[in-house]
Amino acid sequence: MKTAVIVFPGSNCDRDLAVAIETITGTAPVMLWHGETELPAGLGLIALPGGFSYGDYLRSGAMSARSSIMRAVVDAAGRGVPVLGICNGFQVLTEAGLLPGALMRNAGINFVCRDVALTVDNSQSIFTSRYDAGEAITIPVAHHDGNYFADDATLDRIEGEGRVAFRYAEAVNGSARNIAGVISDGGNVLGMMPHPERMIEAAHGGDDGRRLFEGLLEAVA
Ligand SMILES: NC(=O)CC[C@H](N)C(=O)O
Repeated sequence: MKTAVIVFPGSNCDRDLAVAIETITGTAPVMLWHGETELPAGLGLIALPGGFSYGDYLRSGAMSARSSIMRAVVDAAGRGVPVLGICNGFQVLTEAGLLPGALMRNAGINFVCRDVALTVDNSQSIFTSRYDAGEAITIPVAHHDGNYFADDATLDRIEGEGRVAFRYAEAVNGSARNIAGVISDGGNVLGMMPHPERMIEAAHGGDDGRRLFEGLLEAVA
């Protein structure tokens, strides 16, 4: 599968994500700087990594969402190309309007960096087909702006449409309805605060993140 990882100034999970993608898909992703204007043809995945792009100035992800490569990402997403945003990548996707809602400062103000228990809400998506609905998994988080917010009508709609991919099984950051990951209305864009690329092999303490990439590989093939 041909993949691309977008690198913004201040991304710091881009290499981890590239290693996870290469380990699982067998092919190294193309690393694309944010100032590029075009994506390679035939991508099976565009991945937006975690980090502190533009130092989280203004709002986390807000400045990256306006970078030139994001115009191409929004266009590709509209054509159905799978897009995965992890942590700061999720923040960029909400700021770019590809996903509903916003990521606010954690309710407890603190930066939270630890493994968290999640439940898989929807196992029907291209990202979650290798999990069982309701399955309990563990994936780490590391953020200060992970407090997912959307108005009640939006929350009701995304829940009703099966667009909540993952929920925190415990209170982590104050997120509305404990939402940890959201899928777009087209089904091809996923944003999530937990880091699946940090949980793909025993040395990470578990491999619950691995099936996300495996499921996607299968779906795209
Ligand atoms: N690991 C990350 O991507 C951090 C995301 C973000 N900048 C925050 O702390 O909220």
